[in-house]
Amino acid sequence: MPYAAVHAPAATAAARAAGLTKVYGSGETRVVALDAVDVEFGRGRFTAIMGPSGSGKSTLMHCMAGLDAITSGSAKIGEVELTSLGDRELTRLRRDKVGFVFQAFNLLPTLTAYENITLPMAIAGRTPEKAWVDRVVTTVGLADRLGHRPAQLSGGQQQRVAVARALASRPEIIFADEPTGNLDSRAGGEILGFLRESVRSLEQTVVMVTHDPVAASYADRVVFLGDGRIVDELHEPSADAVLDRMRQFEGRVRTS
Ligand SMILES: Nc1ncnc2c1ncn2[C@@H]1O[C@H](COP(=O)(O)OP(=O)(O)OP(=O)(O)O)[C@@H](O)[C@H]1O
Repeated sequence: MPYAAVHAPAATAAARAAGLTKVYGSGETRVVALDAVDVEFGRGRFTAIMGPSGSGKSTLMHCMAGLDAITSGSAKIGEVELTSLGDRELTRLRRDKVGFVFQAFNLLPTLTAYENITLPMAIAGRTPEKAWVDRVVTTVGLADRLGHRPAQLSGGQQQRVAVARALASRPEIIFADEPTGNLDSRAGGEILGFLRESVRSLEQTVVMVTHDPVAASYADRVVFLGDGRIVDELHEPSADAVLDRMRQFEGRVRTS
């Protein structure tokens, strides 16, 4: 294969970090949370980020989503270099190109499910694309709950609203931070199934931070972080393979 074909970055990356370094604090409190991370998140793929507590998972997600400034290196969404943007441009980029799903559902209690789903677009002055929002709502199984307020919905249904809200603007990439952390395993499995389905049938791109090997097994690929570095990855992971790999890291940390 010619050199360029091997080494050129894939044109299909939805987001990409190169030499991404994030340092918090200085002097005695200095922490290198990310240490020259190179990683790509393929378009139309579902990637899980795993690693021990403090390994840099949330920091990586926040830096890639433009929520946290990076210390050095590069972070791109599509072809847009985040470090070249000012605060207002970053806010616009997050609003237009990024969807977020957090552990806490963060829904507004006085609004209906439908109003919550379309709120970010209403704030941005954009008219929801009806056919797309209909597909999203059907994909996450909310068609018959759109008039309900959050208090009238189960935790799993509330998180489905949050997933639909993240998908509604058809973002370039969705970042999910422990999206099933507040749910029982059945509701959690449903949410993961909907995220998987949004990648498969709606061609969305999802990057998810998780501690749970079963959650990670819904992804196409798992990236493992250790001490602020990418230490390994798995493709088409099974929960058992993820668990095995986690045990190997723990063993290595203990014996090193
Ligand atoms: N705002 C901050 N100020 C100082 N240090 C921070 C800050 N945020 C994170 N860190 C440090 O950076 C490192 C990576 O933290 P991060 O939250 O990214 O890890 P994580 O893998 O997401 O952990 P967890 O699984 O516990 O959520 C840790 O050592 C953490 O203490």
